[in-house]
Amino acid sequence: MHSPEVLLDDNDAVYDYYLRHQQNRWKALAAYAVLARRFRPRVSFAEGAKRQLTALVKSGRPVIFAINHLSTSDPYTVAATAWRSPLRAKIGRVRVLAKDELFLDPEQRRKVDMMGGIPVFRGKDHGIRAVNAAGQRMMDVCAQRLANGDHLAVFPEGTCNHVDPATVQAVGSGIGHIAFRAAKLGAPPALVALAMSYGPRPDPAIAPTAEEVVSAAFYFRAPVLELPQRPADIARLAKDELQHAVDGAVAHY
Ligand SMILES: CCCCCCCCCCCCCCCC(=O)OC[C@@H](O)COP(=O)(O)O
Repeated sequence: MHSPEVLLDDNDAVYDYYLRHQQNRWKALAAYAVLARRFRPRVSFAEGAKRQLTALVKSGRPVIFAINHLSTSDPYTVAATAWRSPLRAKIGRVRVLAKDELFLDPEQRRKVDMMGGIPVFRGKDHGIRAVNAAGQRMMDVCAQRLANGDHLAVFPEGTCNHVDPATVQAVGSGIGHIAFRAAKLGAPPALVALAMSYGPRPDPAIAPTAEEVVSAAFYFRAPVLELPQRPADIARLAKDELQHAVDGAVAHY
């Protein structure tokens, strides 16, 4: 299928494409493995979470991962963590929401596509009214992909946290709507919060250095198997779970 340019005005064609896009799984596995060697994250789990996550992945049930966002290095360290976790079995079948700007440069787009990116047109980039229709399609596409058995990783803060790496910032309602819509399609997803810590940094507005990003601490919460009904309640739960995960990552750094 011809891949359309990732432009807001053409978002119908864009989401038709990302409803079905499937990267080469072997290439994805190789890339995640390379990142695991380069970044060597230290991965830990809440009590029982590793066993539960392994069982969840095996069960075939769709999973939404809520991840905190500290820097533009995060996608790489998260991918490295996926390799070093029970998620390895799902590499190539995990979609990741990524801002549309990351798809503009063809070279970068090839990488983001290969890692499983799905574009998001953010209100902060295009204006909140301009992105409404595209946002609806994006959430539908995510729900349908979950219903088809993919997992979905979301940075629900929507932007890098330059305020306080130990405190989760505001979480949008999108994650709740996606879970809600997947449940409507007969595929109620589980939720797993995953958080990173790059250690104490004097100024959170200054991105961590390449060295600081190596051997980050990552922490998995146990899966939440039953989500609330309403999107807003799901989003609130995701924020609370993510804060617990951040606490775990900070404690294990
Ligand atoms: C759980 C397993 C998930 C595997 C993760 C695989 C790696 C993903 C590949 C590429 C996708 C990139 C995602 C970036 C997310 C994103 O787009 O966040 C916005 C910020 O950056 C920048 O925000 P800002 O500072 O506000 O411009």
